[in-house]
Amino acid sequence: MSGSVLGLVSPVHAKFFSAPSYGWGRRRSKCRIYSSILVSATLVATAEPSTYDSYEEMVYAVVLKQAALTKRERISRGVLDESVPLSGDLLSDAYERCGEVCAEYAKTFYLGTLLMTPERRKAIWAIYVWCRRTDELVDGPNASYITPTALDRWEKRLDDLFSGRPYDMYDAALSDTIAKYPVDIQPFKDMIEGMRLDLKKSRYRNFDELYLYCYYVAGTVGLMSVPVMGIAPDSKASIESVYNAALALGVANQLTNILRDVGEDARRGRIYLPLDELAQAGLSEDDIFAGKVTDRWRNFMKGQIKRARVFYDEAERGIFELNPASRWPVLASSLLYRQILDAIEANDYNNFTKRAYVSKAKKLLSLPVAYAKATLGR
Ligand SMILES: CC(C)=CCC/C(C)=C/CC/C(C)=C/CC/C(C)=C/[C@@H]1[C@@H](COP(=O)(O)OP(=O)(O)O)[C@]1(C)CC/C=C(\C)CC/C=C(\C)CCC=C(C)C
Ligand SMILES: [Mn+2]
Repeated sequence: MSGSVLGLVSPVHAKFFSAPSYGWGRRRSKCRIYSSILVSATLVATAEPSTYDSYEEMVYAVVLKQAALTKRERISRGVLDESVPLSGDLLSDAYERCGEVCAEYAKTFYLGTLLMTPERRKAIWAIYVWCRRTDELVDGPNASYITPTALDRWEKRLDDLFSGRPYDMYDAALSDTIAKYPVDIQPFKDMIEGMRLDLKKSRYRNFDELYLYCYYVAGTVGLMSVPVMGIAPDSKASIESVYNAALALGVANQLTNILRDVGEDARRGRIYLPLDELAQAGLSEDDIFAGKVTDRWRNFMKGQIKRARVFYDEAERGIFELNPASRWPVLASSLLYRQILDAIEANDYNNFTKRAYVSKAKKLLSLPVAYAKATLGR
């Protein structure tokens, strides 16, 4: 099975690229040779796309690299050349502030983190804040002033915090986290690359291009989180497959986010949908800007929602390979976020003018459901 949780080096998301109605079929014949290039896998941010048949293959090379790092427990994040300057109460305050930011900006994720062990929760908060600040550079109030040079400066700051030279208290919390957990710098760099892409690109010709974007801005979060969540010591799954599941959860979340925000993005002149699939469904860019819910649109949306659910299913299999203490929170946040897809259906696919919304009651109900699923197994 492609992307099997127990698989060794298997093609990753083949099935996500294949859905009969839109001709998403793809072959990733090169995936098998990746085992031999584990150590020298090119980084996505600097990869030469022509080396690969698709962006999906390129992303998979990063998954393999991250997995190999975990396996060898030697993390290529640079040597800490100074100790993290904050300690004791100041460090506790820094983490607490990170928690407050997470609670303010992302109630769903915050809820998930409350189910984690205190140490892991703090680390995830620090990662969350860095991701949120990175996203705010291109999505926040000052977005129109952000240039590639500003992103270069943000990346330099990232290098510094990974070397134990944080600029502020949020960075200091992350410096502490990366000193405690084997978190690699590459997914962080790739997220910045995603922001660079967002500055210059507002159309995606096919799903492969969209997949790369989803990896950059959300799949990376999965790769950053696994070292903190931890893999169950008795897991029989390959490390690659667990990272692959984490990547799938990020991609699933981002696809959901995109499907929820079609109207909002169109009003900013952006279309995060595969243009070739739109055309095959008989839809044009103008149809997106017109924002009319037609049968063509409903059919197109059904295919997109189906694909997002396949990514969630793939992710959920990997959740059972995480440390038992991490399963419930991750499963809870997965169940919570995937309900946005149900809400889009309940809105009769009107994601142009109606925001898909999950009620508080439904969100709360997901917690015991996730708990039961996490403790009883699949
Ligand atoms: C418990 C848990 C899920 C922890 C992860 C928390 C974390 C570090 C989140 C960071 C999210 C973030 C700020 C990313 C920056 C880019 C971005 C905004 C991406 C979108 C998130 C949704 O946020 P929102 O709805 O607020 O978006 P708007 O900008 O407002 O439109 C994303 C859709 C990405 C979210 C991706 C994840 C949370 C990845 C989850 C994967 C794991 C935790 C790995 C789990 C492990 C296995 C094996 C499955
Ligand atoms: Mn955003």
